[in-house]
Amino acid sequence: MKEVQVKVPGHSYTIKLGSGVIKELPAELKRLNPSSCLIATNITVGSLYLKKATDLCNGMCRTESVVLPDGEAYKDWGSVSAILEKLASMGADRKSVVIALGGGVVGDLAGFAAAIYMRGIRFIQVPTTLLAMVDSSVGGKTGMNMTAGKNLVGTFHQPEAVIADSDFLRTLPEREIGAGIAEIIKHGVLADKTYFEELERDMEKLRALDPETVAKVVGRSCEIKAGVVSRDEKEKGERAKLNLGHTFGHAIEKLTGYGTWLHGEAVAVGTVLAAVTAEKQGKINCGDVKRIQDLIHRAGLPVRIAGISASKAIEAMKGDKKSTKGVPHFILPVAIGTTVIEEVPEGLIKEALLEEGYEP
Ligand SMILES: NC(=O)c1ccc[n+]([C@@H]2O[C@H](COP(=O)([O-])OP(=O)(O)OC[C@H]3O[C@@H](n4cnc5c(N)ncnc54)[C@H](O)[C@@H]3O)[C@@H](O)[C@H]2O)c1
Ligand SMILES: O=C(O)C(=O)C[C@@H](O)[C@H](O)[C@H](O)COP(=O)(O)O
Ligand SMILES: [Zn+2]
Repeated sequence: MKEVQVKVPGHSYTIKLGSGVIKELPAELKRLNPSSCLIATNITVGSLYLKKATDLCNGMCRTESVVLPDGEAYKDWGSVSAILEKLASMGADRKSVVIALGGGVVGDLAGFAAAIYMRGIRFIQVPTTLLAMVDSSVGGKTGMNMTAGKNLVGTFHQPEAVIADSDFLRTLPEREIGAGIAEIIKHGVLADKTYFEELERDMEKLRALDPETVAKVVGRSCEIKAGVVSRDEKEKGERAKLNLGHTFGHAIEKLTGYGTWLHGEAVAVGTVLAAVTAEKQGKINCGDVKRIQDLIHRAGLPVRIAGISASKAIEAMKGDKKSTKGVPHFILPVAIGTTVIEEVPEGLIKEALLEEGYEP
């Protein structure tokens, strides 16, 4: 088992990673000594792993569950409300603990419900997708989508622990593995050239979920994310770099209907657009842009998608949380391993989109 520490002001927690680490759940509950716990999951993950998780928790405290519908389209108020109603009806109190058992959607929803129930109760992240293990379970961003945009409502609410058992990945569909790899490539591009080179070397092994490669990659991505979050929990500066690829990515998710393109796929396409935009500004050389595109392609991810209009995408990007007075901010790679956060004029974004083959 590997452990990575996340330290934010007034709170510190451990990410436990590796094969079989789900058996750590009772120990974490013993430490937290909850009055009761609620496992929030979805129908897909619940049918695979809810019994196992419930058995592990039941020995420690009264355990109930809430099973949500599956999909990005359900990352909405209806699901948050279902978790809150369940907490209230089971008599959960301020000493109760919510356990998020699932991918990023369940993690964001359960974390958000925990953040607002009785003005905040504790929660544990038990990520079951690659994306959730390397990214969404770490750092305390919780929330839900609105019709107006992705994650427009939410809180920063850090978990008490993250238990990332790689054995869950055995049942994960191939497309979802790719989605997780998109955020992993993002970590290499934004923070660590050597890591990016390792991904270039090991991409096929990662896609095949070679255990040693998975352990190394999940560990390194968690270290990178934990480092950024520990230095800038509330996204006052550096943390925005974790949004590489998301300005356009979130616009794609909104415009195509939540769930049509997976979050990671949209981020992959957004990362390519960010690199191309940086190239147009003379900030990055074309060789590095090609390496980013090639690695994304080798991960089985899209580098651009059809049916997106540049003007609609720009409108959507103006509503991004990083925009000020309607001017989108982009995370631009300036070399592999280094990024800057900048306002990008509308005209330049449009040019980059048109050059990439998007409709006007
Ligand atoms: N909070 C953050 O910091 C953060 C970071 C990145 C992404 N996100 C959010 O995370 C979400 C994407 O998360 P995701 O990619 O995990 O998607 P997801 O939660 O929708 O899970 C993907 C699919 O895999 C299924 N699944 C999950 N675990 C499984 C398993 N072990 N075996 C078989 N099927 C399994 C799910 O039911 C779902 O159908 C987006 O909403 C995104 O905005 C949040
Ligand atoms: O943790 C962060 O910070 C991130 O930006 C990680 C992203 O991968 C993630 O998709 C996050 O939910 C995006 O946050 P948002 O604030 O842009 O909605
Ligand atoms: Zn993301």
